[in-house]
Amino acid sequence: MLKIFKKLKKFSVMIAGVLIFVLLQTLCDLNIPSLMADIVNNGILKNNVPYVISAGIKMLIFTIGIVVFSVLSNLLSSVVSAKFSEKLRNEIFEKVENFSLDEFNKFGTASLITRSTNDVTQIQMVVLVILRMMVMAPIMTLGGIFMAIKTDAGLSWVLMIALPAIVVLVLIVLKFGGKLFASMQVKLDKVNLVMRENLTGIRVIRAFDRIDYEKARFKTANDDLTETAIKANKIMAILMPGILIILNFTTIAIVWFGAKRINIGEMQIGSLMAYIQYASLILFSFVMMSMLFVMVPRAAASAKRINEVLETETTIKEPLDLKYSNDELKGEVEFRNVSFSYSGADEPVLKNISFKASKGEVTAIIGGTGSGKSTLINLIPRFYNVTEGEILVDNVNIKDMSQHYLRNKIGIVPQKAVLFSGTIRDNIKYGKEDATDDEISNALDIAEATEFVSEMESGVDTFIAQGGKNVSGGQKQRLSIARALVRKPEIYIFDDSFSALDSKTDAKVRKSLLSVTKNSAVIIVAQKISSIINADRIIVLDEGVISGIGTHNELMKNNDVYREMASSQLREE
Ligand SMILES: Nc1ncnc2c1ncn2[C@@H]1O[C@H](COP(=O)(O)OP(=O)(O)OP(=O)(O)O)[C@@H](O)[C@H]1O
Repeated sequence: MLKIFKKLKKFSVMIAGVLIFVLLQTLCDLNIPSLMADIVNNGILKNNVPYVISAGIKMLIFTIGIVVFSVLSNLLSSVVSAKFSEKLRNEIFEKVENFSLDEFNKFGTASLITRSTNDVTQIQMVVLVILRMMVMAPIMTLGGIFMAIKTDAGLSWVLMIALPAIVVLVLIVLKFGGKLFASMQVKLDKVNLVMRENLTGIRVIRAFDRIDYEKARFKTANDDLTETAIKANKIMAILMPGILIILNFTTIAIVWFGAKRINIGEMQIGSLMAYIQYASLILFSFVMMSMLFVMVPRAAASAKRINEVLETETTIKEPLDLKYSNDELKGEVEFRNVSFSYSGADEPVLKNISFKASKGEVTAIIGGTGSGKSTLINLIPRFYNVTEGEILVDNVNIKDMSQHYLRNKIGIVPQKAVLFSGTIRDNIKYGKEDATDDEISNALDIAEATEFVSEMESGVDTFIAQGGKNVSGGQKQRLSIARALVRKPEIYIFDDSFSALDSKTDAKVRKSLLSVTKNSAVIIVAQKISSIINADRIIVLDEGVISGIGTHNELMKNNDVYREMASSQLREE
């Protein structure tokens, strides 16, 4: 948690302001009981009205001080804690943006969301409480003890019994409650995970009539969190009544023994009243501290989880010595003896892959499911680092290029079309921020999307719902093709991107694509041989190994895997 708190340095001026205001408020607080004792002892008991009025005015000034300083300290501490949590959220977001897919897989989406929301809130709350209590509680305790002894040293033994009793109570609560509060964060992660899966998979859940099963799964996770929260709060529930009992017994003892001292003339009535107030101040500052002790373990767990994200070294690093490609060579991808394993996996998914995809050529990658096609093309934009070998784009190793420079060269159409909430225009502009209307309509034309877009209510300004829910699968795919086209990249990557199109549209899109991709390298992942039959080069992947490279005719002659695929697919068709 200290590591996280170091980030508070930026707010040191405001923090100093909070501490000063809290200090002033506490000093005002500590003066009220002695002023009251003074009014009773020297004003009321002696029938001295002018004294009551002058001491009363002093008391009023201190009270106004309490109000003003507490408003200022609360305001400033709220600003500091809110700004601090904003800073943390920003840092997490920036870090996560730079994560490679490996790091995403390591944390999981649900956990990353909990970490950047709820965990940050825990830290925000603890910072707020610490800022207010850090100065107030110790000064109130020490100042209270000092003033109480000053008021009447003879009753100090009552406090000497009450204080250790409170400390023991707080320690017991901490011992049993601390761990429970910390474990609540992990359980909250689980609830978020189930909730997220349910929200994204709601159609499948309904189609397979798994609502009851999912309800039970959510109930288990939710009950687990609730039970822990109840257990933790049950323990917390002992704290308040426990402290009140100790406080009440302390008051009884002060009144009982104080009365005796008043009887023998060793104490005055006003002092007894002040003593009771000081005892309350001291005990309540202990309550404040104990609240803090309960919050700290949970916040410490959150801080650890946030630090895990912030301290994760991303495996995709920017090179120190950036290299750029030669202008004449734009549009070439070369794999040299590339092997790749997912982190934690025993077996490599790709083994010793070598091929070249050149400008103006279509390179198709074909193979059975799970043969490593998507993995292979995910390596080109450097979503993952290769385990062995190297990938060259325009004759430069992609590890030596900046990610921005590399990815600007690539227009990728993923297997699962992803659209963002916003208009169709916004979504196409994702490919090129400053795309003109002409460029957008041209891209839509080539992707065979113009017709359905113009039939929509507001054309290119039609709003796409979150996740592209208000367009069909084929429409989504065409929009995501248009988004890649508008970039006019050097390298096009189509990962099974025509699967949701009917064969007529598929053929039309492919034909129009030829006109715009002639100065680029085109890499197409496909399942169907019929769709890549005319490719300049077909790479046959078989369990992560290249089993053959050639044109359709060449492979039909000399590659068994390809021939087998072709004969079964073409027979079916
Ligand atoms: N993130 C991941 N972590 C670990 N293993 C993975 C991951 N993604 C894919 N794999 C494994 O890598 C292998 C190749 O997967 P890949 O998605 O590249 O195949 P594919 O040929 O594109 O399949 P499909 O045609 O079904 O999309 C599979 O065995 C898969 O289980």
